[in-house]
Amino acid sequence: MNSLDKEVKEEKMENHSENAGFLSDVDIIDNIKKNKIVIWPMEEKENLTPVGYNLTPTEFIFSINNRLLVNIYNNNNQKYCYVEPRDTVLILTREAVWVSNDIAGTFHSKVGIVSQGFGHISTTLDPRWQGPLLISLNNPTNKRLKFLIAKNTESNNSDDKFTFKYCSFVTLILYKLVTPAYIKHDNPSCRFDLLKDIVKEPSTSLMSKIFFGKKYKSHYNELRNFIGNIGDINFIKLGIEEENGEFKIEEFKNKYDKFIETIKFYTDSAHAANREIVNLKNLKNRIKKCIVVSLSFLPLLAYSYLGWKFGIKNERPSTDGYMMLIYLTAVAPFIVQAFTQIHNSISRNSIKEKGELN
Ligand SMILES: Nc1ccn([C@H]2C[C@H](O)[C@@H](COP(=O)(O)OP(=O)(O)OP(=O)(O)O)O2)c(=O)n1
Repeated sequence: MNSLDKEVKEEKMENHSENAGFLSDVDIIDNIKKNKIVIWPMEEKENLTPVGYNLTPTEFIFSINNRLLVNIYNNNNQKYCYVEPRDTVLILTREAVWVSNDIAGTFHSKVGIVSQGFGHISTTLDPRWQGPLLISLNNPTNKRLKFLIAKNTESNNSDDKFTFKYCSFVTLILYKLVTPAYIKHDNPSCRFDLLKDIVKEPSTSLMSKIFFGKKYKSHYNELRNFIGNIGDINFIKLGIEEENGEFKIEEFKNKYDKFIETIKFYTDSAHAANREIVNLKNLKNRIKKCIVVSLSFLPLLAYSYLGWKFGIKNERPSTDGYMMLIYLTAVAPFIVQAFTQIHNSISRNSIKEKGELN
């Protein structure tokens, strides 16, 4: 008999089959009252749905392709960012969630998000999970997509003309299990275990190493440290222990009350390190562009020189010289096309990186 069978037999675990299944809004509230679920902060009116709870983003939005936090824009009463074509971003949620060992969940896309072109979300929430979530969202299209973080809405309250509302982007569906789970998950809150590995310095070209090697490295280290620091904060790293089978809900809420403030503090610093990296990348692209433009003048100079040497300069131009010019004229479109390709690819990179900065 394995340990799972033994435990189930020994403890004669209560069978929940009658109540097992999808939790409706009513069931979620009921389970919150019974101390089986905590969603914190909870905005019942805005985010509780008939079959789940909508989660909202923090400004900690990390691009996998660039290995940088994405730039956050704040105008027209909106706070938003862009997800570049074929990039995936990891978004930390504002809400911290705790569920007991007989509740599990799944994360699903919102139609409003996927119909803009974003890819589907489909991951799981283990029983006994505690903490915010790190949701990945990808852009499989070939155009950059706007991701709305929050917006100002007109308030009914006359003292406060506008209220700031976070825009939800993923739905958490909760389920009551037939039998409480036995196996304990081993994942730390916020999944900083995964993030630390992702924020590695990307491989750089020889030119970058020569011109920017140290600076580039130090900014990436700075960014990695910020992310490491958030993950190392004890209050995030250490979960709240149960006492006599009871989860300390007030302690959990107090802990995560401070969480958004802490994230904001570190995220602002990380954004500053981020901007330094993007500035360096843009400078690198400008240098590359200058080199390509200078190089593209070389064939033109060679062509003019040959024309002058074998043609204009001679009273009796040589047939070889003419042949060479005809040959060069024939291959010229291919040379132009090759340079245009290189030029376009560099321009594309710099436009993309400019986008992160503006
Ligand atoms: N988008 C998601 C989905 C889940 N989780 C949290 C809640 C889950 O309980 C926990 C584990 O999720 P996984 O499915 O990734 O767990 P595994 O242990 O199977 O995989 P791994 O640890 O290798 O990632 O991570 C999260 O932060 N963000």
